[in-house]
Amino acid sequence: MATRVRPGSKRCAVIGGSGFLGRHLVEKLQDRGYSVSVFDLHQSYQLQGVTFHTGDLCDRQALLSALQGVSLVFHCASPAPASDDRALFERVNIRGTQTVIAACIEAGVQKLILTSSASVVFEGTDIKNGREDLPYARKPIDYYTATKIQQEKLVLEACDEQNGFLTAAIRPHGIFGPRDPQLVPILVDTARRGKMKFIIGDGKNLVDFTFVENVVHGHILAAECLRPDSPTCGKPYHITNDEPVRFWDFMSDVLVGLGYSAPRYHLPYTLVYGLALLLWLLTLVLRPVMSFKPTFTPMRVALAGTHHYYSCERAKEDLGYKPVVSLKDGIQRTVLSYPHLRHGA
Ligand SMILES: NC(=O)C1=CN([C@@H]2O[C@H](COP(=O)(O)OP(=O)(O)OC[C@H]3O[C@@H](n4cnc5c(N)ncnc54)[C@H](O)[C@@H]3O)[C@@H](O)[C@H]2O)C=CC1
Ligand SMILES: CC(C)=CCC[C@@H](C)[C@H]1CC[C@H]2C3=C(CC[C@]12C)[C@@]1(C)CCC(=O)C[C@@H]1CC3
Repeated sequence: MATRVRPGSKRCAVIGGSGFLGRHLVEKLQDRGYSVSVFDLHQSYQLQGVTFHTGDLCDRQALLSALQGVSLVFHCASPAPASDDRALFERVNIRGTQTVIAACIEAGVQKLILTSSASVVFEGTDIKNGREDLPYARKPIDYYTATKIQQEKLVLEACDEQNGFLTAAIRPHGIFGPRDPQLVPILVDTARRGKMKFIIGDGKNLVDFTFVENVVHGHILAAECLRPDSPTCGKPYHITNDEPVRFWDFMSDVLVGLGYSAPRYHLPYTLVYGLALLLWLLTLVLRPVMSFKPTFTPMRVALAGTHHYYSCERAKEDLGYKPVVSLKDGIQRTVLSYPHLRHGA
């Protein structure tokens, strides 16, 4: 049954708050005077004043008890894209998000902010300065992205100003920063195995990489601007560093910062994409007898060899968004935060 939550209450919950983005969000919310609860499959750290609830977001009862008295919910939980598990993506990102919405309404939550992804409009071909009115990808690059599309639609369609349940979605792209378990560790692992020597394509493709604190800033602005009759209701927002960079320059800056060599030799995009596709098909065929995870999946090759950068104009206009950390400073802070990943460490 809906408990009436005091309007203006600063009690919020972060679903997925033990993860990379979630933890940065929890820390910033606490700095800004929010009282924060985390709901996640596991507790990965301790922070004074933060309450942890462990559970699966597909479990409505577990969610309900974590959401009592909460007025604002951030939903940034998802299985990792690399898990490549279609049934899991569908269970958590689609059916689990339906459960999150139902539990929020039942618990009297007033605002729900979803962490979506800019990739919901990406089909593996160039996007230059893409705005939010681009159509959802008809052929998403993988199952993860297909379920992020469904998830975003569910959350935005649930926005109900008349009944006081407001929603919005943040679409970040290429999040990086201290404690990121994905981008920098995968890059370093690839370099350590001697596979980061090649540039896919001509190396001139521009991409957005977004420092995690800017993504957090976008989420908090969206939550604070989301009010009845505000333009934010039921809308998605691209949040990036607003500094598109050559994909391979960004990779090189991180690698060189950590003491590895930058990739130098060019390979044609179509050749690498074709090989990655063949390898992926082979993993599908061989799955019943053996399992291996190729480094260069078709999805990663598409992300590495095409332009895909997005306009933040809508976020600037509606939310007053402006990145708080530049790309240069973000890379420097990230590199310094990984002493154990340095060459020779
Ligand atoms: N990392 C990136 O570059 C990008 C990430 N995103 C989105 O940002 C969000 C956060 O991503 P990251 O922090 O990078 O991932 P992460 O893997 O570090 O964090 C995800 C968290 O969700 C939790 N979780 C997963 N399934 C759950 C379940 N069934 N019930 C409860 N908790 C569950 C995990 O335990 C984990 O703590 C995700 O929604 C992701 O799709 C969007 C664009 C880019
Ligand atoms: C070619 C190679 C081995 C590059 C290493 C870096 C990649 C692991 C990252 C480069 C772009 C990243 C990215 C994501 C994951 C990590 C990369 C592929 C996402 C797929 C994460 C989830 C999303 O919602 C979209 C991201 C786009 C960029």
